[in-house]
Amino acid sequence: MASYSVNTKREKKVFDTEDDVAKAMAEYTFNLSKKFCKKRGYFTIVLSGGDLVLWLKKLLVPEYAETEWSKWHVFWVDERVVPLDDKDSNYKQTLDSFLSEVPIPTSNIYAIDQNCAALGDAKGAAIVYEECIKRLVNQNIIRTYKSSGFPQFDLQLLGMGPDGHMASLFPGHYQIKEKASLVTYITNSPKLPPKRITFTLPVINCASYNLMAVCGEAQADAVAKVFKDDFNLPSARLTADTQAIWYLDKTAASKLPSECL
Ligand SMILES: O=C1O[C@H](COP(=O)(O)O)[C@@H](O)[C@H](O)[C@H]1O
Repeated sequence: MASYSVNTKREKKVFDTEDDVAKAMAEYTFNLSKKFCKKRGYFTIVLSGGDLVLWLKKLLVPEYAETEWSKWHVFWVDERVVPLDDKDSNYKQTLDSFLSEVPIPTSNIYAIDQNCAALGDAKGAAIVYEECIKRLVNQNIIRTYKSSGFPQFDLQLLGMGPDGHMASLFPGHYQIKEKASLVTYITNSPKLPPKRITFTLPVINCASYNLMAVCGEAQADAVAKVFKDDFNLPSARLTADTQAIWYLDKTAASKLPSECL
């Protein structure tokens, strides 16, 4: 696979409340779904776990009734290697709160391999997920970024932990440096559960649109470090092909240096 290079400027919008962030994220998603469904007949969207799972519910309002759910293809930027019915599964949490409410064909929802998940086989799960992505690239459901061969998703919705991790790329762990694979794994994640699979940084940064949504005081220090370009934090490395935008609530933005406001 060839190397990739994307260097979009980091943008941000600050909202009063978490509810405002969630609503704005839904609007952003709806507009991009409309754009890509019209342009290519598919919308490839990558989800995260964490707080974001509940915010997706804002897409379930009458305003967005025209969403072409049948054209959605849903992926996860990271997943915990636990059985698919475990409360820690990003898939299960998203299914319970959002996916079960919308008519996306089951075959368009790409969960972690259930056998590997049940066995706790993180390496196997990463290999199978990577094969799945490559198959969908061959079927032209996922585009590729220019001539690099890296998959290019239409939109990724991301979150950041208080330590600055995004997906399951944690500060000080070698996975952030992985450049050859599309999907890698970790077995000693500082945030539990310890076994996870995750897209690698090149895949994350090749997406057309990356929306990072962060709310709450616990993340305020990390947000300030990101906007001071502290690249020890994996989230500071987030770019995109077209737009990398941060949606913050006031508390998450409260420690931003004045030059960033
Ligand atoms: O463990 C995870 O954490 C991050 C951040 O979650 P948040 O609750 O702090 O927003 C999440 O993006 C990732 O998908 C998840 O596996």
